[in-house]
Amino acid sequence: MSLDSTPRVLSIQSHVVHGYVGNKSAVFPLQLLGFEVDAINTVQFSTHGAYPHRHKGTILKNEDMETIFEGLQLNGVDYYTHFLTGYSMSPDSLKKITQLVKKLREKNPNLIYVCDPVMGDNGQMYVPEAILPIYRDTVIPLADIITPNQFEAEWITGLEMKDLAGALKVIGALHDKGAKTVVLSSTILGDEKSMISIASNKESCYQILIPKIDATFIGTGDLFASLFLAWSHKTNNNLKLTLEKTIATLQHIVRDTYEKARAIQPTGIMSPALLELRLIPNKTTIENPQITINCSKVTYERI
Ligand SMILES: Nc1ncnc2c1ncn2[C@@H]1O[C@H](COP(=O)(O)OP(=O)(O)O)[C@@H](O)[C@H]1O
Ligand SMILES: Cc1ncc(COP(=O)(O)O)c(CN)c1O
Repeated sequence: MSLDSTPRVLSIQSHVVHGYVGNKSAVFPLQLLGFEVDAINTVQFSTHGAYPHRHKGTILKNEDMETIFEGLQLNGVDYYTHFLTGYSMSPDSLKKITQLVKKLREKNPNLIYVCDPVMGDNGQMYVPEAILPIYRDTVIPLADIITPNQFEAEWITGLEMKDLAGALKVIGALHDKGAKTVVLSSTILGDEKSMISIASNKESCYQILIPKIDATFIGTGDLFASLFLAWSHKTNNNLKLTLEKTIATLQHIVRDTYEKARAIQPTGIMSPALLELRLIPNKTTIENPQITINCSKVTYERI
């Protein structure tokens, strides 16, 4: 049983010493929004993988993940309202996560499992390919909410999306695999200048159009998943408001990050270090995002 009504998240993601991806991107916003967060780090790397000297550091062994969880169980602090998973490096660690979902649900049958199937972006995998079938066949069927980007959603379903109708087919296929709420964190459907984020559950489906900034941000997917989790809870599962608040926060942060980086480097491609998400200076936006773009309802038939 929970001691009080405070939402409690177990977040299993990457940790970077410098910068903001994985737990570094997710924990601070969740805490600001009133969540108790227990974090297990799947890796401890110096930086995220887009730096020139990528992925220097250590990977958590499966037996160590097991020992850490056992410690939580033995001490009776393994009650969570939410489970959030992201960057995982091996099929075995994903299998461990599957077991954890089941254990956490034994403790709290109402647990909400939010799975960000972090695999890659822009046509590039950044975890081993053997992870794909485990997400597809084992993990996603257990999830309440999934937040793949376009590339990940296409990989999981084996379907390409070129337009909204294609995206809706992919969403339908992901629902069919068992995911109750499917959110495409970003898609590019024809128009290279805008991104579309789409959220769908049993009752409704919404899309939101985002002006694309000409830069590559890392950690935005992890931030997206944590905000979507938080606002789902805080709005009592109001899908439209959750997507609007999530995008409002992200847009403010990516724009501010871009503008501050451009002030330092006025032209040319900016380095990953310059484009680290400015989470801390945007604390008040995370706490109270001002909605500037509204969602529109999408009607489609689930076959
Ligand atoms: N270049 C960009 N311009 C504007 N917004 C962006 C950009 N990159 C990311 N975002 C914001 O971050 C959110 C998540 O980004 P996404 O690219 O899907 O994450 P990832 O690929 O890291 O999983 C998008 O919905 C959007 O709001
Ligand atoms: C260590 C690590 N964790 C997480 C991510 C995921 O980042 P994003 O939110 O942009 O998908 C990356 C991206 N390569 C990474 O290198």
